[in-house]
Amino acid sequence: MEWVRGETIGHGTFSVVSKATPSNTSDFPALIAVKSSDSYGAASLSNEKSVLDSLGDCREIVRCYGADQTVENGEKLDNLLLEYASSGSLATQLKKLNGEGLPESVVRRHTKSVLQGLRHIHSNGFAHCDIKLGNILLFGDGSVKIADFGLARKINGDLTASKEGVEIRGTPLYMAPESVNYNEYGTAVDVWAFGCAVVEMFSGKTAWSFKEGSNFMSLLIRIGVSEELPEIPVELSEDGKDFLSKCFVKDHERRWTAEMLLNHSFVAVDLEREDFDVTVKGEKEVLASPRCPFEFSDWESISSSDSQTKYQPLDSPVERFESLVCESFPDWSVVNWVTVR
Ligand SMILES: Nc1ncnc2c1ncn2[C@@H]1O[C@H](COP(=O)(O)OP(=O)(O)OP(=O)(O)O)[C@@H](O)[C@H]1O
Repeated sequence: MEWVRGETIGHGTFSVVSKATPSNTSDFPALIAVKSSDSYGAASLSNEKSVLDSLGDCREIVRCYGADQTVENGEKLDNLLLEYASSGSLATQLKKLNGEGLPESVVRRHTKSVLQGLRHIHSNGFAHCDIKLGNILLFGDGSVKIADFGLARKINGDLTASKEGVEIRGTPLYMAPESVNYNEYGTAVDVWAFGCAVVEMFSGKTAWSFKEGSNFMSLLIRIGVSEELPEIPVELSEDGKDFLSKCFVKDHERRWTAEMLLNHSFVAVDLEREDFDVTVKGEKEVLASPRCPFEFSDWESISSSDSQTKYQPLDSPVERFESLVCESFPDWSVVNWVTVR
């Protein structure tokens, strides 16, 4: 496909996303999104393309029209040509609400759509491994689709555990206990992460509350070792609370699957597509400054397996935590601080 690059609409860890206009609009929409990366992000982009190809068409998954390479300003770029989401991601949408969440009726509708997408991904033998609001795209008609398959992986049975020691795949605030403790990344991690995303959608706040100055290790301990669970908003209906309690089961074998959740009364009803045009509270768009490194919107997703460093396998959570501790004091002001592995 021939296309012309337009304005930039998003930035990821290794990529830039721009609008683009295809030259031949009889076969393609008038506007598409092009996700481009230099050699550092090429592997992630190529993984994304092959996963999207394997998944085929699904209404709740962003469409891929192909891939190509260009040389722009003397730099070689790999490009992924994607369906364009005119309203950006749910994370962008939520930022506009100035700390408030979406109405429960909208949350239910989005929840059902994402679950349908997850069911498709899981039944095709993949785990997304990076479900978060920034990777759920919102379209002009109010529908949502799952995007960003850069960290997705093929699964063997229900779980795959990395044998390469400590691995951080995805965004720490959404990490499931089995990933923190045992490097396990199966379909159940998407359900846990999606529960965290549903909490955020409804409350406008992260599912794990944290105090200013709290650190990465304490979050991992809360997720992996303590009995604590992500906070379920008290204002949510009883149906919603029960739904989330099925996502937040520490033992991944007892956690509900996407298929099971689709039969939960929170979503197993006819949800009409109305009130999707969510009112922005306040005249202007207000983008809150990050309060600390756990501020969800700026957390980047990364796979520690991209690292050159290889670790010895670690058997227990205690050993894993010890291996993450270092003598030097971390500089939390660095945006991609989660690359500490
Ligand atoms: N198809 C699309 N249509 C519209 N906006 C998009 C599209 N794809 C991505 N974006 C925007 O670009 C941002 C970055 O895209 P994406 O998450 O795919 O990049 P990434 O490098 O994989 O990011 P991450 O660091 O979160 O893994 C998204 O949060 C979204 O705002």
